Amino acid sequence: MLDAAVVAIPLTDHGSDADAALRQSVLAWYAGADDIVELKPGGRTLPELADIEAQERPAPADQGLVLFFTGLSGSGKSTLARALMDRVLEQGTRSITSLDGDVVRRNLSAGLTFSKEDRETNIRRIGWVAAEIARHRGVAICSPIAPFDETRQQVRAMVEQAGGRFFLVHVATPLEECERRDRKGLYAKARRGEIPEFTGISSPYEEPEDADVRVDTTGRTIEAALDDVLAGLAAAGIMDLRGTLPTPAPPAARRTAGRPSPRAVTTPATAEGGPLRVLFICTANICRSPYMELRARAMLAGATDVEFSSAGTHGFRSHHVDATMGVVLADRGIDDEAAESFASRRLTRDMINEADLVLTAEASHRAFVLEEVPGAFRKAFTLGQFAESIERVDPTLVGAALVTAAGHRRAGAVDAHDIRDPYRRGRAAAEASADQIDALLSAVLPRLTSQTGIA
Ligand SMILES: Nc1ncnc2c1ncn2[C@@H]1O[C@H](COP(=O)(O)OS(=O)(=O)O)[C@@H](OP(=O)(O)O)[C@H]1O
Ligand SMILES: Nc1ncnc2c1ncn2[C@@H]1O[C@H](COP(=O)(O)OP(=O)(O)O)[C@@H](O)[C@H]1O
Repeated sequence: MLDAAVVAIPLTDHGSDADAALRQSVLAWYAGADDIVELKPGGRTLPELADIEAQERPAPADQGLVLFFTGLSGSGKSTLARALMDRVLEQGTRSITSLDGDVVRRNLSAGLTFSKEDRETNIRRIGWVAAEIARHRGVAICSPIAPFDETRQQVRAMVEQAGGRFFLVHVATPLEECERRDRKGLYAKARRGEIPEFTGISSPYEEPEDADVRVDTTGRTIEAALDDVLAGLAAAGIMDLRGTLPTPAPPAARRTAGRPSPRAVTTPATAEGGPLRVLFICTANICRSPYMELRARAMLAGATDVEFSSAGTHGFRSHHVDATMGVVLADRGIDDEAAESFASRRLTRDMINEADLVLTAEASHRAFVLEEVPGAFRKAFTLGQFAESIERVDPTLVGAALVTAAGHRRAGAVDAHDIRDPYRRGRAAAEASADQIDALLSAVLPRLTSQTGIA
């Protein structure tokens, strides 16, 4: 038991140099000639202190939170983080920011290498931003490899010092499985010695011993793996997101006027709100998405309640359809005039906001869309994901009501659904992508229009 007339409890540090100086002068004033005994954070056991501290600590629903996924490349960090982000958005009470490894490397950490030193800098930057988000009681979701225990501990300390809760998920998919997936072909290159210091091959990964959840995604669906994370979050008393997704909602209300904020949930129009606006997305808007747009328009020729457009996440303005894809389109009955009048566009936030349904070629395009407009998560699908999701809902639903229902019963956006990019891979690759798109459009388009006898 402490023998003290005054007990000073350190409250949340607000990151200002003035905090420390103020703390010292207040302590010195109260303590006078008495000794000052420092109680380590988390080490307080006195019930009297626990009560006082509990009053100061925000409730879990208000406390800043950093959800940190660590694991090898290809282990499933981004996929699980994205799925969890969808759930948090679905719940609708917290603002959430994604700090994905790849995205951070393209922006905040552009120019850094994969040396130990640069990786540490990268992770500390992520930690600093995440801690700032937590300080303001937001939720940050991070998914870098973060291979070093010491750096992860530093991030934990930064977050806790900012008054936030740090929740560590170890995506413990073994190297053999990550290497088998090798989606980006990086492991093969690393094995050939073309990429130096590759995590798991020629650079270490230190397994965390302090993970709140450990999940191996081998042979499991994304939903099953996500369930482990949700159970961990609930068990830790942080948030209970189990069961937030499969709750079919009634068809959406009319579109509200004005431009929605990026965080608002953007819902599709009702049938009475004009034609359903479908936006197809790929990378450059010259191969897959123009094919989708032009084919869909032709397949639903005569339907007045659906309209189609397309754009590219990294598209240039006003390019023609790729020549090889143009030939495939012509072979499949799209007249030259339609293909020639096509002009590529770069995706904008406004395009996403204005669409009632966003259908992407790949899961990575969907992730890009949601980075731009997080609230679009219920109306943005990969084409394959949408085809699977509509199988889960009432078969009599069409148009906007179908989109709304599918948005509440989304299948996972797995890469297995992706339509591979045929650009510069020759005629056979273009035909293969076109076949895949045609099959999916045939399943999806008849459900988008309420006008019978069209598709
Ligand atoms: N040498 C080397 N080692 C590991 N990974 C490499 C390397 N070079 C490039 N990449 C790609 O970069 C992504 C990992 O970046 P991170 O910022 O998450 O790495 S780290 O936390 O700084 O270690 C990682 O992406 P993910 O697959 O999403 O994890 C790789 O695609
Ligand atoms: N249960 C699962 N959870 C997450 N990803 C899975 C699962 N099963 C298969 N995958 C696949 O594993 C790959 C993981 O890629 P990604 O999420 O980008 O990993 P990371 O971000 O760790 O590099 C994707 O192709 C994904 O579809």
